[in-house]
Amino acid sequence: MGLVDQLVNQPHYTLVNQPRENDILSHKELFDSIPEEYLSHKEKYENAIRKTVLYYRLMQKYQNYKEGSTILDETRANYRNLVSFAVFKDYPPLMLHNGMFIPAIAGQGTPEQQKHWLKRAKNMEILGTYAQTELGHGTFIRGLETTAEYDPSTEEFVLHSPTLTSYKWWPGGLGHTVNYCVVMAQLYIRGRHHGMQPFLVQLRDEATHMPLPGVKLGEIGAKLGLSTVNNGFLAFEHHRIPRDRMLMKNAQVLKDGTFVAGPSSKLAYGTMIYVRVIIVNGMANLMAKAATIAVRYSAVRRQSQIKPSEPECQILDYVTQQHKLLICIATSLAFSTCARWLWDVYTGVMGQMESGNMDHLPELHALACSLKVVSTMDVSGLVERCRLACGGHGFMHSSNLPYTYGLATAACTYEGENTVLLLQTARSLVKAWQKGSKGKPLSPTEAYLMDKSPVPKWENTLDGIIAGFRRVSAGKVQDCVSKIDKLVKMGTSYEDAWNQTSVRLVAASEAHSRAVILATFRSEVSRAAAALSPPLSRVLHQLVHLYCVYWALERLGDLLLYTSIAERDVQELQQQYEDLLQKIRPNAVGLVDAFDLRDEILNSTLGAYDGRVYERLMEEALKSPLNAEPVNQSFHQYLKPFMHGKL
Ligand SMILES: CCCCCCCCCCCCCC(=O)SCCNC(=O)CCNC(=O)[C@H](O)C(C)(C)COP(=O)(O)OP(=O)(O)OC[C@H]1O[C@@H](n2cnc3c(N)ncnc32)[C@H](O)[C@@H]1OP(=O)(O)O
Ligand SMILES: Cc1cc2nc3c(=O)[nH]c(=O)nc-3n(C[C@H](O)[C@H](O)[C@H](O)COP(=O)(O)OP(=O)(O)OC[C@H]3O[C@@H](n4cnc5c(N)ncnc54)[C@H](O)[C@@H]3O)c2cc1C
Repeated sequence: MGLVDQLVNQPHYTLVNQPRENDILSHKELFDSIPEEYLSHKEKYENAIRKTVLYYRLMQKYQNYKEGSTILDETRANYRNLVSFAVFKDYPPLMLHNGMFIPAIAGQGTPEQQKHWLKRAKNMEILGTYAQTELGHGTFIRGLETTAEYDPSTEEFVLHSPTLTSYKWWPGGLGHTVNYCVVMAQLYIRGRHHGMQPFLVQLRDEATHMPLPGVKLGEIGAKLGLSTVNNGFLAFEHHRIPRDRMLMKNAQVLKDGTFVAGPSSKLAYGTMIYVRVIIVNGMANLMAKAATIAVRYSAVRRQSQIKPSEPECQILDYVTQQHKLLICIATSLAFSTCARWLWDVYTGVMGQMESGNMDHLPELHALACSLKVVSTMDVSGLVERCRLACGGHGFMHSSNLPYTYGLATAACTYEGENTVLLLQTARSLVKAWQKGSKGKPLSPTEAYLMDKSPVPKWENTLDGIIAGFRRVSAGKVQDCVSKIDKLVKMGTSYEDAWNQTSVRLVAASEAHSRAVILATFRSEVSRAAAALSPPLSRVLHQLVHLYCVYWALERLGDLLLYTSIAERDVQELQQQYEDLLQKIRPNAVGLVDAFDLRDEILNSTLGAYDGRVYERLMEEALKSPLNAEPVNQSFHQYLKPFMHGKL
């Protein structure tokens, strides 16, 4: 059982690094004979579709996730996500089908709609995506321009894209892959606006795959990464759909055009919360992948000598290399632990909402925003650090680190741009501060804000560091509230005061997120450690310790401002950090092995279990189409005449 599985007590899947028969990765047809980086844009897509079909059929066989299975199952999504790394260096064109289309129907559809559409979607008789963002608006969804006007005479909605900026833009798979999608559009009934609502819309003919009349579709073009996701654009020209295609679990439109509002207009945003929660675990997986590649490579690679008399050492023996990489191992565990915890919070709140209790939705929203942001921000930075830590070979696509960076950095933007989401959490923190100041109770993850005890003496312990981060967060929130109040008293509007304070608000929000992550990682590992062997428990605690000390050192300026930390404490922390690097170093390779990622999943010349780095680099180089012939025709056409002065 892998380290992560033990820690979070998840069922174990057959991903261990040994060849197996009869599992999905034993199907050689899933893999490319020519690495996908050598294909053209069109070939990449077509090849991705070839593999997609096979991959999902096999998934159905091995995971049995047809009708009846709970698709909103985080463990299942995690497994799918990991296996897809083996088949697609970028994500698959149907990423959004399971990632958002099915969750949107499950979360927004009535029981009848779910019965009909979920069955078809899970069996993959129809393929879908989630179309919300437009050319002109991604963040400000109240500003979306696509309209859905109800026509009571025919009991239909008329979908329309009135401007160029109203074109849907970005949805994964929309270009040429899906034939249905959930469209978020502004609902109008007899000229009256009823907010943004979800509609299940058929886009293409089920037999010919031609776009339906009134539907304009295409692909948005080449991107930094995710090149096989087939992100697309979509516009409607007065396109009619039946009334029962509005997903009506929350708000409803009756036949005569009566609008029945749901318990909260924010329920239409529910699919985004689900995906933000799922992303945290996705980031832990990406981090585990990059850390495994970089740590294994650093154990194989020898460069320079520490002492002149000695042979060249493994680069992992350089303390600077340990500083770059051991935090990556700890970060993956921190986010997989927090993801599991957040998933439990999510399912708990969803359960309460089913019985009409919406009290904890704001806290869930604030947590999902902040954990999505910090996980994507840290992992994209650390994946890039892993790439740099592999020197020149990390720059090769065959290392799989550039692709992995693309996957991580995309998540800083999608599902809510990171600054914008931090400001959502800040909004919650400022409200909590105002509420708490009036003596009202706060939600569990924000209650520490009201700790009015005097600043205690700094302690260089885990408890001390976590308490310090809470002080930083509370101090920053208080500063923000004071600045906003001051500006408002001077006559500035609240909104302008908010904008003028927003650099601090983002910092306060990040500080709060760090406090939550440190505390959760620490407490969840302590809870799980009781059931683990003493050596495993010890090494996990070392990783928690490393993680907390690393972030304390990273945020020294804040700690100096808001806590009683002194120069001597900082020196001691630095020493603790260096001691931890030394203690963890002998287990570094064992720890990444314990992530349990098979070679196929790593998909990397540098990270394979057998350490044959140089042989694999050469084997991959020989796959370059340029190496198929000793002399390229361009020599005769250009170079030779050029060198002979004839060109
Ligand atoms: C590694 C990957 C793994 C695999 C992943 C799976 C595959 C999937 C891949 C995915 C690929 C990518 C796919 C994609 O990218 S799909 C497109 C995703 N798009 C976005 O995420 C758009 C981001 N924008 C927004 O979410 C909203 O417009 C925001 C939030 C910015 C403002 O909105 P708005 O202007 O309307 O609101 P307000 O600021 O006036 O605030 C008003 C009130 O509402 C509350 N509020 C706001 N939001 C929520 C909420 N959600 N639940 C509950 N409450 C919420 C808020 O706290 C406030 O409360 P109060 O203070 O008044 O009490
Ligand atoms: C790879 C990828 C896949 C995607 N897939 C999908 C999909 O499947 N379906 C879908 O519907 N969408 C999808 N999207 C769109 C994605 O959700 C949006 O790009 C995202 O929500 C950000 O919106 P935006 O692009 O309009 O950025 P903008 O909002 O224009 O952001 C630009 C800048 O403005 C700043 N800004 C904007 N508003 C504020 C504010 N209120 N306060 C402070 N700063 C602000 C931002 O911080 C940022 O720096 C995808 C995007 C990417 C990159």
